Amino acid sequence: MQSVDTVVQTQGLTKDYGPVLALDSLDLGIGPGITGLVGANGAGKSTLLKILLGLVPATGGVAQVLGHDIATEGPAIRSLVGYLPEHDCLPPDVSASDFVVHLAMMSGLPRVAARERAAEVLRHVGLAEERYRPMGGYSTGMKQKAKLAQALAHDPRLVLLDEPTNGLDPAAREEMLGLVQRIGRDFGIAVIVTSHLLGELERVSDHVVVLDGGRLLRASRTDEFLDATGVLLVEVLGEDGQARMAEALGRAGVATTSRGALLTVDAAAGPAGSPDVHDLIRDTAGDLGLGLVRLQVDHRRIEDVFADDRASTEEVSRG
Ligand SMILES: Nc1ncnc2c1ncn2[C@@H]1O[C@H](COP(=O)(O)OP(=O)(O)OP(=O)(O)O)[C@@H](O)[C@H]1O
Repeated sequence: MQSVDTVVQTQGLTKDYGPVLALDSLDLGIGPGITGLVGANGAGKSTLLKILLGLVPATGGVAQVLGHDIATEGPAIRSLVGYLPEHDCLPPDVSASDFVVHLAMMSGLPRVAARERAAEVLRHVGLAEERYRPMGGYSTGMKQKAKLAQALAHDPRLVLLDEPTNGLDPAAREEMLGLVQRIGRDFGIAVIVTSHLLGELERVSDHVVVLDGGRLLRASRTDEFLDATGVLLVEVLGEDGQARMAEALGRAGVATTSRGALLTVDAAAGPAGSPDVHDLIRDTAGDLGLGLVRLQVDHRRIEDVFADDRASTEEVSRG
């Protein structure tokens, strides 16, 4: 029995396109909030979203979206879910306003309500000024915003955003990530957002799901992902500070490595019975007369976790 808080649940979900196994027996549970679905190109992200929407049939396994079965309740799912497809799909001669009004009406809103709703969502995404211009003349950033607006037109409970930052310059990328954050945090809509840039979503997502070759590599809260390092970063000020600190810690049985201006220390380091490594670092800096300007937990990036998990999976499959 799935919890009422479960937005997406899959069991053994499998998809092959002939010889290509795009999803390989995926067991996944996604809850409310913003979930980043990350993985390299070809990992199976778009395929998963399309299967959840009922646009592509699975070849094995089962899945539910907001409690509805993907195999038999596609229309109910699509009435509750908004979708931003990855590729360019906007009619060039149509304005964003007409496009979003049309889709809102197709979702069942009467014309007047559809117009109001379109104006509202286009304002939310920052397309108020340009909404009467044909979309063929839009920049990539504006097109992505128009795609986002149509995904929100029917007031969905869940939106699936497939690579919304693809092709955007850094400023437009930041703006889009800000919009994703607002949809999830301010409007309370569950969001599943994909990216092939592994680190891109760590700032805006509450949870991260990593796919690799159609398999689930890892799923966890973003902070657990990033706090898993067990490494402390130490920075000291003073003449030869880094070298003297490394030497003194070494004498106390704590190995360090140098990373630019920083020393990294294993948080669990030190001989048995020695004081807490935090205290040891603080006291050592004090004894040496060095200013301790940084003593903090190193936050790994999703890329690093991905590389580690991938290596251990390969090890298991080799072994
Ligand atoms: N219609 C299709 N026919 C055949 N193979 C396909 C089809 N769609 C996807 N694939 C293959 O399935 C695998 C997963 O593709 P998918 O597009 O789901 O990955 P992705 O993680 O979304 O990657 P990308 O970011 O490049 O879109 C890839 O090997 C891809 O080539």
